[in-house]
Amino acid sequence: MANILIIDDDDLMCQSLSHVAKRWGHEVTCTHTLAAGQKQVSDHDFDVVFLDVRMPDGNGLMVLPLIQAASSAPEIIIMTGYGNPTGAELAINNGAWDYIEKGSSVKEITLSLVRALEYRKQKQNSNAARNVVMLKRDGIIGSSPRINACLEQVAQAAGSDAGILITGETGSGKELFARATHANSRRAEKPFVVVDCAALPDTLVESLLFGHERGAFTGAEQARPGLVAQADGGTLFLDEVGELPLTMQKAFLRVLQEHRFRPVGSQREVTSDFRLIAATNRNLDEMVDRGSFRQDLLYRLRTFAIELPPLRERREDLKILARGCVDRLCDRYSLGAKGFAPDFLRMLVSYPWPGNVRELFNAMERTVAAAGTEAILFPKHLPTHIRIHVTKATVGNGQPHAESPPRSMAPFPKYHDFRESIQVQAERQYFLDLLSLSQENIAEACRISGLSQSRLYALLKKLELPKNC
Ligand SMILES: Nc1ncnc2c1ncn2[C@@H]1O[C@H](COP(=O)(O)OP(=O)(O)OP(=O)(O)O)[C@@H](O)[C@H]1O
Repeated sequence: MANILIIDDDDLMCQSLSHVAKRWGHEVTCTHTLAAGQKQVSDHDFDVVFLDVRMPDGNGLMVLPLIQAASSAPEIIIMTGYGNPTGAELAINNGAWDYIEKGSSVKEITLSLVRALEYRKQKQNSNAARNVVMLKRDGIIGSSPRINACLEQVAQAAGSDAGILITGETGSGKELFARATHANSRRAEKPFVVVDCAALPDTLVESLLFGHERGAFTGAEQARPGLVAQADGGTLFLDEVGELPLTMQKAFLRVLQEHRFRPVGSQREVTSDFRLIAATNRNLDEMVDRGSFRQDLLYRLRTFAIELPPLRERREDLKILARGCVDRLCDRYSLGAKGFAPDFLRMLVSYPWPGNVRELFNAMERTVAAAGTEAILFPKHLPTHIRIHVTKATVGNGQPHAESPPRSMAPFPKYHDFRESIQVQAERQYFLDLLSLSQENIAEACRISGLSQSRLYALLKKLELPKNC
């Protein structure tokens, strides 16, 4: 039995597809908007998704990479009443399993579904597991289902030259995953060139990227190759791609399509055979809606999408990440090995880590320094702001501990319930602090937290915090 999701605003279509799939013994869920479909995919595992193209809240092809990036990485069958060859090509290029028109017979639809499920089974049994095992991890630590799904995507992406867009909050490992993709690709021996789009000075952006001829502008005393040329044969990593100015976005689109460009002040064009990986912590779809990012460029960048989960959504990796970092530091400073007290680990798990792995590593550096030669790490060794944050969250909005029943009288909670309640408390405290720090200015809160506005609103709603609390 497989789990099938149908994303289609046409109720009749949903019913008839459901009927076909249920006859084969599959579980079926239907949603009538792209937003609801995306939510289903992020909350539940699906084997196959039937995706309509023209939906009330947008074009289904735009969310295809996001659905593929879900941890269950479902096979996607595009359904449309308006078949056209370009749409079909785009869908297949983006990894859709099949593209079928709505008028197709039940037999055709069933055949596509059966084949997609057979392919998925084979893939799960062989490739995926083998690829992840064989992958050079290049320093990536973690074995949670979410990280394993991302590693599987790295393994798949490394075998092709398709453009990749890696999204995730600050410090979640976007550059690390980009380097791992390069290291596992046929380009591994060639350069990995990083372009930090947020740090490109407006006046020099073109010459830095495309190079310049001698005398092209004041101060250009020698001809210089740009970063795009330096990436020839290797990988060009566009970090913070959402910061690329609109004029450069247009120029870049052409370079991506043709792999040719003209250095500043030059008469002739130069070619560069690079593979592009881009990363951002911004919501590029929202930027497209606002007109600050080109939709055609986004299509190109997102042939393959990898969405890295924030650390607080994969807390099972915390111990191994902290362990790896502490061992490395003890080794570097010739300190003896250090153990973790149970309270220490509990505190790590209770903190929301808005700066993700980077913040965790910085905190471990300060912790090891504070512990010196002591053999066991206790909460007192952690940075003060982390201890204050967790302690405040644990006592719950300033309520004194005395209100809770004595420990021996309270029923001991199930581990899952305990973990969830601590997580919700910690998250609530994080957002209360965030709103107070940003003086309830949502744009500022988004900037500090690295969250998009829609995600921030969704989280405030989930935690039952008013937007103007
Ligand atoms: N899964 C992981 N295993 C080991 N180290 C990790 C992992 N994820 C992140 N790191 C480490 O955390 C730090 C930040 O990672 P990285 O620079 O890749 O994040 P980023 O998402 O690109 O951040 P930013 O958006 O701020 O540029 C680095 O030191 C990196 O090595």
